[in-house]
Amino acid sequence: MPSLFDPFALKGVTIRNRIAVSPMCQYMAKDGFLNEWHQVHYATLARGGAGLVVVEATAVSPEGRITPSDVGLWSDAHVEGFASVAKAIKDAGAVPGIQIGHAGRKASANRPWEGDDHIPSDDPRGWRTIAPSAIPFGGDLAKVPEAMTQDDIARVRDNFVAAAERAREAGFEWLVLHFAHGYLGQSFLSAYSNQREDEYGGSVENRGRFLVETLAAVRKVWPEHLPLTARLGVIEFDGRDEETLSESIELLRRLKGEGLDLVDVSIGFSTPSAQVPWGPNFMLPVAERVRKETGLPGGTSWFISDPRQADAFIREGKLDLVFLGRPMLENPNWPYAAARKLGVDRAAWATLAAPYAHWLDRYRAA
Ligand SMILES: CC(=O)[C@H]1CCCN(Cc2ccccc2)C1
Repeated sequence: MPSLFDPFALKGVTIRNRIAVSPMCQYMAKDGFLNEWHQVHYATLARGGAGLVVVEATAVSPEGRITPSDVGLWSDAHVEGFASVAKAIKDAGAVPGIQIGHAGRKASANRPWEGDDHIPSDDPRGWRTIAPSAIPFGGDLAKVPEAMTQDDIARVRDNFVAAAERAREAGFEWLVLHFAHGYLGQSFLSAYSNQREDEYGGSVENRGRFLVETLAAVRKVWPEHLPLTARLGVIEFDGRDEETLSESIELLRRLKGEGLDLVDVSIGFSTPSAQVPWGPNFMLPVAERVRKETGLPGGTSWFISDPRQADAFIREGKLDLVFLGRPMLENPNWPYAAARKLGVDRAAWATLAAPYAHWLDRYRAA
């Protein structure tokens, strides 16, 4: 059996294979509520044979949304829609995961296909943004955020805790704290965005404090037997990668001590001047080093699309999970196609439900 199709057990959860669907914002919600779009989208992704399906970045408060169209779990009324999606994922044989986050200084923006820029301050669709310091990201996201008070920091940490409790109530079994991509968690860690002079700024320990405190607080309410994970930007591709990587590894060791079960290794996107070396599997060396130096189970994503390469990353012990984004949008049955390409016996039955598997695994030319 190819390693890509080995089950993966983490805490009390077993995933049927090493294929995870990355959280991908759909920007199709109103007031944070899920609808038919999300129901069909997530059921389709899970029915294609993936082992873990992570629901998109879910805002822990209204001002934590990236755009007005983000989904959210800031109220109990949101739970019902998420419960329906979690059930659809589980009924399809995949583990239901969810990412919760706060967009920080990147919040109050238009959808990517509608400008991907900050909503003008005089536009009633937008809102005031908050961040560790009053430093704008820049480029099309030039709105200056308000520096968070320590009360703001405590409130947002509590929002993460409440959203995690609602995610559990909705039936999710895998939680991802969004600590990447220049959003609030990442922006505390990065000196590009965090110039605070209190205990949340300065040293890497101080810049990591919000992330450590938030993880520790969520760990108290998230069941011990369910994986509590994070997506963390460990590199910025800004010419200071060695420094950023070593700080990130130091932080991950601290997060591991507070109960982090796995890290999805990603990019910081903290500065518009980053030179990201987009290309096939470009994050693998970074993820492999993080996994080795932290001892945390790990995954990564970005431009991974070939089944043989993905299988090798698992077999060679570079990753525990492969996170796929756009390849799954292109073909939600990517896991089935991968099983066939890797010669998995009865590939359709290994990845798809009976109404499809029966016919796909029969009447095949030799
Ligand atoms: C919420 C989140 O992490 C997403 C939002 C949309 C852009 N994503 C980041 C991204 C950057 C460049 C190319 C593709 C994707 C991050």
